[in-house]
Amino acid sequence: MSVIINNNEAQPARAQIDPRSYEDLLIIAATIREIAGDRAQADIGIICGSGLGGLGNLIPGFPPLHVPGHKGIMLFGRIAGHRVVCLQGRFHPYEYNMNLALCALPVRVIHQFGVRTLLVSNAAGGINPNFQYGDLMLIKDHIFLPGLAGMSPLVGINDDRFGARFVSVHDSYDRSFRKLALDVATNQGIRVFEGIYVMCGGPQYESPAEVSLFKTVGADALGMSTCHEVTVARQCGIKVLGMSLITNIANLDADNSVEVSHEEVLQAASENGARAAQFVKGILEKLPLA
Ligand SMILES: O=P(O)(O)O[C@@H]1C[C@H](O)[C@@H](CO)O1
Ligand SMILES: Nc1nc2[nH]cnc2c(=O)[nH]1
Repeated sequence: MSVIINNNEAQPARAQIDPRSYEDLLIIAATIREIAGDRAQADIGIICGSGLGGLGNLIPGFPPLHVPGHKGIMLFGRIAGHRVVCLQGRFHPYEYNMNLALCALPVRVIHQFGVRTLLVSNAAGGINPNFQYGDLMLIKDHIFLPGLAGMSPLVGINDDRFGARFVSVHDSYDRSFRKLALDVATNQGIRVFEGIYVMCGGPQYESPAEVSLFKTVGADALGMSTCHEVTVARQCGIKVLGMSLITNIANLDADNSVEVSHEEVLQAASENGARAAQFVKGILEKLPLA
């Protein structure tokens, strides 16, 4: 039996949560267990990017989602035999005064339920000239701009129960998962690339000069999420597969009038979300059971 926890109905007192407190983490996990009971267990976590909440529809027994960009729901269930928890929506740092520890807290919560593998997705603007609208990019590595600027979720006094003080992120996006995912893409005949994801602070989109800067340093896609979650996942010892859906092509030329909007991003995600979901399903079918 699957279970849904709707954060929009039972609002926790968010302002009172200290995301750096291990005790608060245990309280949050216990609160979810009160609702979900024994079903609050999972080996694999899935974080759905903007408009990609339909990934949660892979869990049998749920009505289909009709609202692209739908946020605030945690689903426990099974996909391809795996025990899965799916977060339909995420906290973006630009919504929470760049409190990255708070925004990454769901990763620590799902780790409490047993998650040791994370599939994280996002909507992103393509920089790589080979990318087309609707392409999927497996994240090979990232440039975590807020983290580099001192806004890492790991900043502050570390409670060792969260993991190491100094975390190595040399292999954040697991190589064997990427290889498996590329094989699935070949079998499904879909366009999937590997590339470098840049997390910007947002919420404004990037100027053409900023896009050019990131292109120069070898970035392939731009977004406003994911890196803080992956950093925390690595601190917990969770293995990660990351993917971006290219929802727009970032503009490099200020004389070229190309406007980006979140509506366009959601539209692109809804047009291409089913393929992304099939891809994720294919990956889960190939991943060995825990
Ligand atoms: O949650 P993701 O990273 O998919 O959301 C992207 C980045 C911004 O929050 C938003 C911009 O349209 O979409
Ligand atoms: N930062 C950023 N985030 C996005 N999310 C979807 N498209 C974009 C984009 O072009 N830039």
